[in-house]
Amino acid sequence: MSSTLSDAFRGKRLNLQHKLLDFTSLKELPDLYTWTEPDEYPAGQSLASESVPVIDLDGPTAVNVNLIGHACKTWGVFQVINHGIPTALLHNAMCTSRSLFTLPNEQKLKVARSPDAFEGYGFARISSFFSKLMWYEGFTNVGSPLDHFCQLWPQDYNMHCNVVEEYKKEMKKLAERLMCLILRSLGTTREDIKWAGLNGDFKDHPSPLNFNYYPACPDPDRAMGLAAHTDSSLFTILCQNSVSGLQVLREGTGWVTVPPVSDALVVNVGDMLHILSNGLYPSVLHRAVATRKNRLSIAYFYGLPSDLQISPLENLVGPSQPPLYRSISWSEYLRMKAKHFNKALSFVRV
Ligand SMILES: O=C(O)CCC(=O)C(=O)O
Ligand SMILES: [Fe+2]
Repeated sequence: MSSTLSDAFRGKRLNLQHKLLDFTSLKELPDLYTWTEPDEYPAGQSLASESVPVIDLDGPTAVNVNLIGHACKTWGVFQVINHGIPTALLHNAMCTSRSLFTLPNEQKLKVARSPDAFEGYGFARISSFFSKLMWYEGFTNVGSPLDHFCQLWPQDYNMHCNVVEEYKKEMKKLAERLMCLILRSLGTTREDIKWAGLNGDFKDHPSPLNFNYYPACPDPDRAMGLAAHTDSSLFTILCQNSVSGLQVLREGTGWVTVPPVSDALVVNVGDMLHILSNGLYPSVLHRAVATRKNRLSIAYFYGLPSDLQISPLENLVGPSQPPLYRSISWSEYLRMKAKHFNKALSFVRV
């Protein structure tokens, strides 16, 4: 599958030299990292009553179906607590991530993402759409991390592989549980969408993992961690450390911070759920601002079997509500995203 994802991104070359900054030695921002354009959207004054919903997955299912449906419709993002993923595993995954990004540059560059590849270490994958660079380092994994990890940690690769494999296994279980709740909130049953592979019958159900690192920045107001984008997944499950930086765009308010909540995971709606829900659950524009402290996050993109055609759910369309999006496979959509970035959804609109 990683080759299919790479194929989807082929042609969108990062037209940049692969010259990574040693962020730790910098006292001020180099010009290439200075974002001076005024932001298109205001910074929102987030009122207490206006904060991103936190949903307790131990709560009654019927209540959670409503809460999740409402959060997807109105926010495009929510946080979950009591999600069943052991705290120790979240901690270990963060330790692996920290260990990766604090390796010497020459070590990390052994697994540098080549210009047209999907996996590996380097700039933000969305960098090619911007003239400035982000205060960011990332590592993307699809499939087994073994090859890359052997190069990164010739001695300790086994331990880190086990952590990442276990993390992906647990994330998949949580994603399937959330998917069932989301589908119920849309009035659809598991039976209606056998294709979703919720019973594990699809082997090709790729869900890439992004390790994100935002090094402490000397001038965060003029830098950008990760520029505004929507995710191409059905939804994304994000684990963030205790440093705040993630913001979502809320209509009528502006950028609202998604504060780190101890042991909580952030879930945000991606473009494929947007299509599946016929626009009822819009994919949310989000970004990560730069900060004075080191910030880490791990994003699990819950994907779809790459060649499976999906279209708005049958129960959501009818004579009074025609389908707003044509049928499309994830791999085709990823190719469109690689070309049109945040405008890709408008090219799928009928
Ligand atoms: O680091 C974050 O908070 C956001 C990361 C993100 O949006 C992504 O990996 O797609
Ligand atoms: Fe994202």
